[in-house]
Amino acid sequence: MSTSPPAVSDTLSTLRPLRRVVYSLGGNVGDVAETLQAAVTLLAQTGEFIVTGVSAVYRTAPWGRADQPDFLNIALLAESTLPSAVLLQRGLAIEDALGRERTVRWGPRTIDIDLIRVGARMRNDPHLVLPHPRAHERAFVLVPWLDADPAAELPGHGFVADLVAGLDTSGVHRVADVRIDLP
Ligand SMILES: Nc1ncnc2c1ncn2[C@@H]1O[C@H](COP(=O)(O)OP(=O)(O)OP(=O)(O)O)[C@@H](O)[C@H]1O
Ligand SMILES: Nc1nc2c(c(=O)[nH]1)N=C(CO)CN2
Repeated sequence: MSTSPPAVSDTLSTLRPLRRVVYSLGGNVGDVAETLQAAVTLLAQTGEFIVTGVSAVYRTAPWGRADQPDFLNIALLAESTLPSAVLLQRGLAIEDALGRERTVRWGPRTIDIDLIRVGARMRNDPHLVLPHPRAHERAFVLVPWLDADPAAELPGHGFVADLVAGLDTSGVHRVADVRIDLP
């Protein structure tokens, strides 16, 4: 009779699933294309984090507070084993490194890095809500994401293509002459 080897529980317990991660990045102060490129480069230097795609750059009308310049927005796709809290912290740290000031809610900013989804993770903590609670109503998030992944799904809300079809996308325009490169 053969016996199977005992489970190596101390090894298995450290295994974490590889999950699909989506960030939305945007800004409307300073040289935004340069700042977006720097943010993508820094995100791509994160350990246990593999960037799998980046969208085209979109010029987008300001959402939530109209009296400010247009934004540039992109979506970044990755696969990662990192916990969602670490992924949030990484985005916040990169915002700080790139000179983000936290003053007016939905106001002008050099860079904003929102964590949109981490696999199918649902989370509702004071400092982290997943999926991002306003992503489903933001064309400036969904249109770039759809560009990078035509089959994208927002957990709890369905296909991004269907969400985009129900939104006003008239303020969202692809920028032909600006591109963000993956390092
Ligand atoms: N999914 C998430 N992605 C990013 N930040 C989040 C998320 N869920 C909760 N937060 C919290 O929101 C806080 C404020 O974020 P931020 O200043 O970027 O808000 P905002 O960009 O002005 O507004 P919005 O959250 O509507 O995009 C962060 O410090 C973070 O703790
Ligand atoms: N078009 C656009 N509007 C915004 C954006 C953004 O990135 N793009 N970010 C905001 C802060 O959450 C508020 N409004």
